[in-house]
Amino acid sequence: MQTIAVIGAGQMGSGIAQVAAASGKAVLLSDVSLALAEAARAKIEKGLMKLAERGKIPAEDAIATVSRITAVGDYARLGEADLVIEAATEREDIKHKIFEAAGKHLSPSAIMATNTSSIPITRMAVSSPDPERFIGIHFFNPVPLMKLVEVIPGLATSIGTIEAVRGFVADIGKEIVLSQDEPGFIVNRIFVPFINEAAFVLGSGTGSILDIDKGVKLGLNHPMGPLELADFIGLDTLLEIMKIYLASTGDPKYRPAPLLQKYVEAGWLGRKSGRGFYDYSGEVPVPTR
Ligand SMILES: NC(=O)c1ccc[n+]([C@@H]2O[C@H](COP(=O)([O-])OP(=O)(O)OC[C@H]3O[C@@H](n4cnc5c(N)ncnc54)[C@H](O)[C@@H]3O)[C@@H](O)[C@H]2O)c1
Repeated sequence: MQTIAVIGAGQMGSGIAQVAAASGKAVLLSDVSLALAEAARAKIEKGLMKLAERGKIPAEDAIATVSRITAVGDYARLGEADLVIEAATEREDIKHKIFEAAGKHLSPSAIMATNTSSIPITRMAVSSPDPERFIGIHFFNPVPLMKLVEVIPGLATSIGTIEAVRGFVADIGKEIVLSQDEPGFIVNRIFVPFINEAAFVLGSGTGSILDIDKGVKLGLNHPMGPLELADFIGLDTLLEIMKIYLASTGDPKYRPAPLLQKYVEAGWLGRKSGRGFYDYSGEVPVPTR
């Protein structure tokens, strides 16, 4: 695969574009407008030049990487791509429209992929021109630093598509895990209920916020505690994900922790709102319980 198109140039799409270009792929980067795609390309360039200034990467590599990224304003050149990765806003209606519009330009041998975190791959494949050539490629944030990519075939995805995507992931220096098309795939399915359980442990008074985070960091060798991590992700996002698991499986083990619900009802959403399990208004985060 030599040419990759990335649709949606936010934090994930920009990261995917950067990593693909750094590995020598030509990248077509698009968003809702050419201006947004160009702004994303400029941001990637700024980030890479900063890394070069700090001596983390050679300046010529930074320049070469950026030169391989082309911002585009529509899907006219999409036929050049061997792989199209959709990384637009996590809304199913937006994604279906993208697959329908971009699908009209897809080359007959190209693969169409989505970076969705939570929408079933099989359900989105029906809007693509060929569900056999449709697949989930789930990157982790921040894309340039995180080694893992989850690959999720839908019901109709062909073996050839899976193998081609394996080749692409190896080319860009990432590691694969293969997941079936089930809610949360592998990593978030384990990780989000883990954080939810930490909120249950807090709600039952078993331990304080500081002791829960310290316990997991030192007892399980995690770099961050579950409650500080929850504040990074956003408590509203975590609550929504738990609700999706509960609704799609019907299994009560996925019920959201009452304390997580209460924090969200209070508008205490984590770092983005200034307060979650910790209060971020001072110099150092202070536990709220
Ligand atoms: N943030 C994460 O940690 C993470 C991790 C893995 C996967 N994802 C998934 O990646 C996708 C993107 O997430 P993000 O965090 O980069 O979001 P983001 O908000 O940073 O970026 C989304 C981008 O999509 C663009 N967009 C919206 N509608 C569009 C359209 N019709 N056509 C083209 N572009 C459009 C927006 O303008 C924006 O630039 C989502 O599906 C998300 O679930 C996110």
